[in-house]
Amino acid sequence: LGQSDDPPVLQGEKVQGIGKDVTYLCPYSGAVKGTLTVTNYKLYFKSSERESPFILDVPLGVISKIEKIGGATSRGENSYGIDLLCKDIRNLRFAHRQENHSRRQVFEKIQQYAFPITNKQPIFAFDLAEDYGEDGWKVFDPIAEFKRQGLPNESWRVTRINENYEACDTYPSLFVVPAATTDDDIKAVASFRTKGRLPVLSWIHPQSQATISRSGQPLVGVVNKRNKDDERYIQMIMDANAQSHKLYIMDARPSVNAQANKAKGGGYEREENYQNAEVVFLDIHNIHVMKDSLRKLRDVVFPTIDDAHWLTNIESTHWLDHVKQILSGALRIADKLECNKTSVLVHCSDGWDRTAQLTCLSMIMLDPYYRTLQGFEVLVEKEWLSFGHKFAQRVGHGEDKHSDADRSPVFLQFIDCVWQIMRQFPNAFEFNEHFLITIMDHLYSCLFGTFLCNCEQQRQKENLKVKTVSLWSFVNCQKEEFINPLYAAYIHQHVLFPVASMRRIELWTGYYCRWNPRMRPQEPIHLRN
Ligand SMILES: CCCC(=O)OC[C@@H](COP(=O)(O)O[C@@H]1[C@H](O)[C@H](OP(=O)(O)O)[C@@H](O)[C@H](O)[C@H]1O)OC(=O)CCC
Repeated sequence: LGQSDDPPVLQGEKVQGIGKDVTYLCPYSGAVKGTLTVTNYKLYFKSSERESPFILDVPLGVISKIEKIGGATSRGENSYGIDLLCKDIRNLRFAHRQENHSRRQVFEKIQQYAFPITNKQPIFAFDLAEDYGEDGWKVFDPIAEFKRQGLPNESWRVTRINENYEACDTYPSLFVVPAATTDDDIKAVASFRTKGRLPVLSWIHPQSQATISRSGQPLVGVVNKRNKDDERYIQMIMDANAQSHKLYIMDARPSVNAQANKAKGGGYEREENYQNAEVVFLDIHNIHVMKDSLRKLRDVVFPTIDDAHWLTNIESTHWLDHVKQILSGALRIADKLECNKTSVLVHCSDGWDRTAQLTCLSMIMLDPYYRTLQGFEVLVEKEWLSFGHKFAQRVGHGEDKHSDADRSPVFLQFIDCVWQIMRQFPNAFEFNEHFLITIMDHLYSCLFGTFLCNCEQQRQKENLKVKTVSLWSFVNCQKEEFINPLYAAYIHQHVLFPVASMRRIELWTGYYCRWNPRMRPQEPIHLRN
């Protein structure tokens, strides 16, 4: 009695095509014969010959590129099939027997449902009809989060100027500005910042009232334009923190890039125009450098690992250098607030990639709330989603545009940095590594609405809170899966200062090498269940 090869399906998921007698070419355990089923959400392969079934269960959203292997002329065994390049650091290769033309049918179904946007169809998140008994869309309420931070107060106010996204269409509808500002000030300052992304508050220190603000670059340009409103506004941010008379402007970029951006109308604050402000460059490279670095890392870790050259190969990708650079930038920000009680403005070029990495990591170091499961969900919703990190563009949801230059693993890099801090403080976080990996899997899966679109305004237009399920519904209905058993809240209500030096930065093999069975410490044979 053959067990049914049908995959388990979710509400709203339907089988679209089945390829019998398909061979999965596993790089580790060799060729596996079985059945390949494609639904409108995933591909599901189940071996047919092994006593313990070998199963692959892959959301189609993770596929970045589909390549055909071999053609009518290829004769070799398993030389005719498809190769799936995935966003989660693996390739999946299937072979078909030429004679039964199931390749076309299966191939076309994978093509159709892996790239719904290209095929002018809805992303699966809009068809998912599962009810997890929790509403993850309720986790983040900006007013509640401001209130938790003690805002508004006499120095900071919540402005509604952006209620219809008129002041800045990639910002949230509500944000916090110095109480002394008028709405006209806000409009004037927005006009001097890239894409209207004026400096607004991310976090305020509960004791010192020192703050972290974030923005896009000033539109200085090659003629070194200045803007009195912007200069006064920065002064108001500084004055809002009564006890210090200095503001650090943390420009995430290498100074050469900040300089180069002047050629496109951007640039950075000239200190002679911003009294008491000091500009610091944090030397974090741009999205193109990071994309390249991860591609090199992937070639080193998948499918096989060259043990003899492991450390050299890892070093040559520079991935860990970038992780270190980001962590040390966040550390400098946390240090200014905690040790110098001084306010900081963080920006980069656009203020939605490196800036989000830096504000989040420094807030995780400074505020234990963001180290709780719910606090981390709020942090991602606020600093990444509501402030317009372009998830759809950086990930490329549902689009067959593998080599799009705007795709870049910026959010993965942030999650990697969180993992680095967790490694150094194993009982300071309420959540575990599985939570981080689950977030990454559903960044790509397109099962939930959480990471769709590029900014809050688009998400409102798409009515995601009504039409899709939030990832946090799925997480919060089974919290125990994501809780860190070593969490000791009581002893970690203070600031964390991780060591951001190369000797403490490690490759997150639990994520990058998770497909390679040889990277898993194996139970001795007799203990294996
Ligand atoms: C000669 C014309 C000058 C020119 O093209 O400026 C363009 C810059 C691109 O600016 P960069 O900062 O190098 O790169 C930008 C940042 O990565 C930004 O992210 P973030 O939010 O983290 O800022 C992305 O949103 C932009 O898409 C990307 O272009 O390119 C450089 O500065 C490269 C110089 C080595």
